Amino acid sequence: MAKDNNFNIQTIGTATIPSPIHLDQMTGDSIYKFIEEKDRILSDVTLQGFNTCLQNNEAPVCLEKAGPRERIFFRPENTTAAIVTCGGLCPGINNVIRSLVMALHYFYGIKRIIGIPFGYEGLSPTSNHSLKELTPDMVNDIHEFGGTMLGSSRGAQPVSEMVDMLENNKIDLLFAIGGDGTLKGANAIGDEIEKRQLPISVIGIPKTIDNDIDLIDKSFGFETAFDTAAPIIRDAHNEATGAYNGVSIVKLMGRDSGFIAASAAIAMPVVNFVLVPEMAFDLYGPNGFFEALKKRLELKNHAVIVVAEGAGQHLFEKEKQITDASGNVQHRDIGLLLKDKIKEYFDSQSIKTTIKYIDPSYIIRSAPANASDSVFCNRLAYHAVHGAMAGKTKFVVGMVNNQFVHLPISKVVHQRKKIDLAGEFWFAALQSTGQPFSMVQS
Ligand SMILES: Nc1ncnc2c1ncn2[C@@H]1O[C@H](COP(=O)(O)OP(=O)(O)O)[C@@H](O)[C@H]1O
Ligand SMILES: O=P(O)(O)OC[C@H]1O[C@](O)(COP(=O)(O)O)[C@@H](O)[C@@H]1O
Ligand SMILES: [Mg+2]
Repeated sequence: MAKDNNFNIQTIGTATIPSPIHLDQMTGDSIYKFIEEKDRILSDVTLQGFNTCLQNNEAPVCLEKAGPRERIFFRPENTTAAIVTCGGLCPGINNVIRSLVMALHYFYGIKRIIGIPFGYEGLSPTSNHSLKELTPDMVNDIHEFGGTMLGSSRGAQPVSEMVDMLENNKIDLLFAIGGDGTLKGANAIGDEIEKRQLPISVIGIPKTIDNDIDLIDKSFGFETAFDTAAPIIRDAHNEATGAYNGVSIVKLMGRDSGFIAASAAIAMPVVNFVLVPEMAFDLYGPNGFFEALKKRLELKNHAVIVVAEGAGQHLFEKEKQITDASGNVQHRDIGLLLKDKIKEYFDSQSIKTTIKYIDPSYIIRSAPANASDSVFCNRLAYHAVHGAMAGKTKFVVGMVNNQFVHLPISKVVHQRKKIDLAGEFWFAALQSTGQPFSMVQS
């Protein structure tokens, strides 16, 4: 099948209204310029990628640059915006809500901003949640706190009912802050809006500590997640060194992608093993994990293991899969399994060990955003507002090659982003931990 290289963003209509933001197109006046439709970012910045395009006589994939447009589609005085936050918590959600409200209110003069309570559930006419009118005063301090001031939820709602709700409440812009599930939901809402030919824009802001949204450099909250994990790993190392053959196991979130675990391991080089969902490994045998752990204990008498929640699921007896309300697989506790099996293995060889199992998962997820993520969240929110006001729809704002761009939602939900075991990032994790390259399943 031919590769779909069309990354153009859909619009609700032609943008004809002059932007209320005072920028210009004059060169040399040291003032930021409006973004024009011809401003594009290359998706693949490698020379090889460029040469392949030349050889195949194809245009390289170019992404629309995010930022304020000179002409906008929505007339601010008649526009209502709504914000919804769905899925698992993630550091920085409140920063995004705050900056959306501030940008809508102060940059564009939008006075009616509605907070949808408890995720897509709040868009269901059968829920008892009431919509919240958001003002700058209400959101002024929320960036200080983790979680989401609007509440979140998992679980499906009928798309047509959600669009009825948007229509009935005269909502023109819907900002959906969430992960792959939320973005799929936003796209479905966008499709229904299109079917009804309504002038409503749907904008996604990718949120997930798992960093599993495809094509973008990173999702917000992910950096804070491994930043918060770092001191916990430091303490786990103290526990490990505090006993002869001390073994500390730290389990971090990461349902299908091990980015948090691997990043935390590289950030804290005291980690000796990092186990991620992308890597199936054996426990026993010459290339198995236990042989490598035994060598490590013989050498240093302590070890720190960081394991992602989705790692090693093949080690459990096959059972019926349990899913959450959104259909996400709920994994079995790999940390507990490792703790039990490590003890059993070393006991059987009369080798004394002291094993500590630490699971800080929810603490990491509900922390407030660190400074780096706060910067990122605010910039994402500003760009989301600019793109929305220009009448663009069914797009996400994200960073690609260190530049803020618009991407069609359909492109980023196509598949989940995973660690490339042959890539430099994973190689860095192997170099940092010193674990054998050959620990993959035989
Ligand atoms: N394919 C889909 N179509 C429509 N809505 C979806 C889809 N997948 C998930 N959702 C909805 O998106 C919301 C959040 O999804 P979930 O997977 O729980 O979190 P996240 O967005 O963080 O991945 C839920 O209300 C869920 O029902
Ligand atoms: O206990 P919960 O709320 O269902 O969440 C657990 C899951 O949520 C996450 O923290 C984030 O997942 P989403 O981004 O899909 O919301 C996963 O790492 C974890 O598997
Ligand atoms: Mg998800």
